[in-house]
Amino acid sequence: MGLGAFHRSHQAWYTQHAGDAGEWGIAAFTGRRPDAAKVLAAQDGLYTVVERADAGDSFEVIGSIVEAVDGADVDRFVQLLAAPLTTLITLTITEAAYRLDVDGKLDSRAPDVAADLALLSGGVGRASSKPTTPLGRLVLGLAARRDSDAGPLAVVCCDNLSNNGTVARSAVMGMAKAVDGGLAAWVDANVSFVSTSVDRITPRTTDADIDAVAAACGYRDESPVVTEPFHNWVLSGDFPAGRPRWEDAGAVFVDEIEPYENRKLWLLNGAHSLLAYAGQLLGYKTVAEALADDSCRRAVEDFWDEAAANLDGADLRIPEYRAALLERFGNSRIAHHLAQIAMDGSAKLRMRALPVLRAERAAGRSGQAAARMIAAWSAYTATATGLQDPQAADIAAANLLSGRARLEALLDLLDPELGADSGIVELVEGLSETFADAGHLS
Ligand SMILES: NC(=O)c1ccc[n+]([C@@H]2O[C@H](COP(=O)([O-])OP(=O)(O)OC[C@H]3O[C@@H](n4cnc5c(N)ncnc54)[C@H](O)[C@@H]3O)[C@@H](O)[C@H]2O)c1
Ligand SMILES: O=P(O)(O)OC[C@@H](O)[C@@H](O)[C@H](O)[C@H](O)CO
Repeated sequence: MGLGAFHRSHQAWYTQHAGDAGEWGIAAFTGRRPDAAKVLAAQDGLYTVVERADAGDSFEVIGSIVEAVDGADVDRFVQLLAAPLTTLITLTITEAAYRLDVDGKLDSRAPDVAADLALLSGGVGRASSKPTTPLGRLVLGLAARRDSDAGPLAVVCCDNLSNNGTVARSAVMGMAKAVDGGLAAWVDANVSFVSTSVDRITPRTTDADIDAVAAACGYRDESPVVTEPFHNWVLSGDFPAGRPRWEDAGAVFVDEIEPYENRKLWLLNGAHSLLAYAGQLLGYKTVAEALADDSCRRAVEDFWDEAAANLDGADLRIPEYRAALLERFGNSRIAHHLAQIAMDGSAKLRMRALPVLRAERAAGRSGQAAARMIAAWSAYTATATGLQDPQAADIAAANLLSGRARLEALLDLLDPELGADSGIVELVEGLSETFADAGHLS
């Protein structure tokens, strides 16, 4: 679920490179619009992965997607989930699509979740309309799998969420319980929720990328995907119905995933969010441009120092990881647009800034570098037009206030405990004023 750029540069790429690739095929469903499925289906699911290194591009046609389907075709999705040959389902549906509340639980008041809950609790499969949320569709599919006795399977969350397998499990169980207790018990006994740390910087494809593939390869691919050479996949959990041999392509299977997840979410994604807000306030458009600015680079390094002080539990090789990130971010041939990274900031900051801020303050330190990320976000929300965020309406309402009240309201949206902590509000306020006054980071 979530036939976007990342699924194609990562899980589909790993599947193509598995030693037993010939035994596997992916049916990939879009989330909200049919476009990506239509374009890919018209070229038999084939597309080009462009690996863009400093030294140049390399091109590879990927054939692991055998069916590209509009996510609104819920009947086909349910039919495939009920088939014993279906063994696992990956999720790349964005952080916001999980519809989590500030406590990380399924937000049953979100209008689309509430509508799906009402629909599904009326009797799974009986309603004429279909669920619209990915979780609603997944629950409908799992009910069909139970009814057809097709056996257990794995749900493999590949979104940038902390404890992503646990989060996916809790959201699916939250919906399944509301539908019927028997289904929740079946999911509990038969569905394995695998946690992952996923990494491969993959910006949105542009028209220029399509032209570049045509020029270099001599064919017109309407749906190539451009990505960096680096790729990483760490997984933890069971695959009761089997899986491709992804380890042949470098995937790593571990018992304890949290240290790897936190390293990636805090160091890579945290720095990305910091650059997205601070960089745009300073007029930059891409990650590489923002990182070349001394003040942004310093803010990133400061944040990394704070994050690193709270990372342990495995051989994480933080200095090497940081050095590699500087090189990856500095790859100016990958135009990774800050505006894309900035989207859905309220959901992302909860995983990228807040854990570091909380850990630093619990250790008796200020958490200034993490607070600077929040200050940059807060300043950005006041300047951005057409902000895309699951809490966009509440953010707009907060921005109608001024001074301390405005900041408290914004912090409240990230976590009510932040808004109520005068020490944190003051810290963030001081940093926000610096951006506003000088248009520059302190
Ligand atoms: N792009 C990357 O570099 C990268 C790297 C690591 C992890 N990821 C993870 O993968 C996710 C997707 O990234 P992408 O680059 O493929 O994005 P994308 O926009 O290309 O694709 C996102 C997919 O999710 C669907 N979707 C989006 N919002 C949805 C919603 N509210 N409900 C249902 N479906 C929805 C879209 O329709 C699309 O199919 C990211 O949000 C992140 O969690 C991305
Ligand atoms: O994809 P998102 O929207 O979760 O976050 C934006 C970037 O931080 C992210 O895509 C990274 O490039 C990626 O996580 C690298 O593996």
